[in-house]
Amino acid sequence: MIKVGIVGGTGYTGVELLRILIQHPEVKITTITSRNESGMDVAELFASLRGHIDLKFSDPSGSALDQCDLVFFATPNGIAMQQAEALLDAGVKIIDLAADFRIKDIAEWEKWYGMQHACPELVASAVYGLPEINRAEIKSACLVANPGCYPTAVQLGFLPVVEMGIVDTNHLIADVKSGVSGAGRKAEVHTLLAEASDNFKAYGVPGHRHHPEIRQGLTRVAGKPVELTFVPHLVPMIRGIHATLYARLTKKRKIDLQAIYEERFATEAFVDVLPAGKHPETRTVRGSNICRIAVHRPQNSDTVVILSVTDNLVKGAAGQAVQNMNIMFGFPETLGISQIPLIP
Ligand SMILES: NC(=O)C1=CN([C@@H]2O[C@H](COP(=O)(O)OP(=O)(O)OC[C@H]3O[C@@H](n4cnc5c(N)ncnc54)[C@H](OP(=O)(O)O)[C@@H]3O)[C@@H](O)[C@H]2O)C=CC1
Ligand SMILES: CC(=O)N[C@@H](CCC(=O)OP(=O)(O)O)C(=O)O
Repeated sequence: MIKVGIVGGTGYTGVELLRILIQHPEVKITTITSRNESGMDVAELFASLRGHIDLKFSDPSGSALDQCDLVFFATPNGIAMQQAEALLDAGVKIIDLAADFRIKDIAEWEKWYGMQHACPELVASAVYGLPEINRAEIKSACLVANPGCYPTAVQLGFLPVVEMGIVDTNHLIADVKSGVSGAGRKAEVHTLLAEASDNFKAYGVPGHRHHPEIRQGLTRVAGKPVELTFVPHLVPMIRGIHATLYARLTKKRKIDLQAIYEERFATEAFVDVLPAGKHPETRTVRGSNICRIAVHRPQNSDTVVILSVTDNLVKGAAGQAVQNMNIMFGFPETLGISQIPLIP
C-alpha cells in the first residue's frame, strides 16, 4: 500500500484521479489539495464520491506532501516545477499531469509556456510517461511527465507506421477534435454552454503547445526529425479526443497495415485495434483508459488514414497517470484502471 497525494484535487483531472484511486487496492490517498476549497469535505464538492472518501481538501502550502510515496500534480502548467526538487529530495516520486517536464528543449518549453523554467536540470532526468513507448524507463523513474491529451492520441495512432519507417515523416498531418473538459474546470468564456455547444471550431492553427511535444515524441520513435501539421478543434461534447491522422507511404507497396497495427499493439492492454474497415467512436472509450484505433488505406492509394480515440481525462490524463504509477511501483499495469467504457 502506498501513500498518495494529489495537488489540484478540484480540477477535472484531479477528481478523475480520485475516482480511479479510491478503488485502487494498493493506494491510500492521504492528501488532496485545493486553495479555494481548503477545509471542505471532498464528498461535499463531488457528491458522486459520497460514501467512498473521508478526506477534506487542504491548502497545498500546509499539506504534508513530503510524507507521501507519490504525489500527482493535477495543476496548471508551472506549478509542479516549483516543488519538484524538494519532494524528490524527500524521497517522494512525482507524476506531473501538466507540461512542466514534457519538453526536453528548455528554450522551446519557455517559448510555448511563456515562463522561465524553475528547474531545468530536472527536465533531463524526467521520463515521458507514454508506456507503450517508454515502459522500461518509466519503471525506474522518480519523476514522470504525463503526456498531454492530444499528444497521447496522436502518438499512439502514428506509432506503428513511424516506428517501421514506412511513411514520409516530413509530412504527417494530425486533425484532432477535443471535448470541452480538455480545457479544464476553471471558468472561461469559450467553454460556456452558449459558446461551446451547437458549435464547432478549429483553434491554434498557427501554433499549439502540443505541437513540439508530439514532434519530440515521434522524432524519437523515427530516429530522425519529424515534421507535422497539427490542427486542434473544440467539439460540443464533454469528454473525448478524436484524432484523424494522415501519412503517405514512402513506396507504393503491398502492405498489410491491419496486421502491422494488430501486431504492434497485441500485448498492449490499453490499445485496441478495431477490425479492418471500422471507425472508432469517442463514446466507446468514455470513462476508460483505452485508446481505440482503426487504420485505413482509402482507394488503396498511398495515403494511410489512422483514426485514434481516447477519453482525454483517462488515457489522456488521469488513467495514464495511474498506469505510470503502476509501472513505477511494480504493480500489475492494469491494476485499478480496467473500467469498461460507459454505454451509451
Ligand atoms: N483536462 C484535460 O483533459 C487534461 C488536462 N491536462 C493537464 O492537467 C492539468 C490539470 O488540468 P485540469 O484538471 O483540466 O485543470 P483544472 O483547471 O480543472 O484544475 C486545476 C486544479 O489545480 C488547482 N490549482 C490551480 N492553481 C494552483 C496553484 N497555483 N497551486 C496549487 N494548485 C492549483 C485548482 O484548485 P485551486 O485553485 O482551488 O487550488 C484545481 O484543483 C493541467 O496542467 C492540464 O493542462 C492534461 C491532460 C488532459
Ligand atoms: C480543449 C482544450 O482547450 N484543450 C487544451 C489542451 C488540453 C490539455 O489538457 O493540455 P495538456 O494535455 O497539455 O495539459 C488546449 O488546447 O489548450
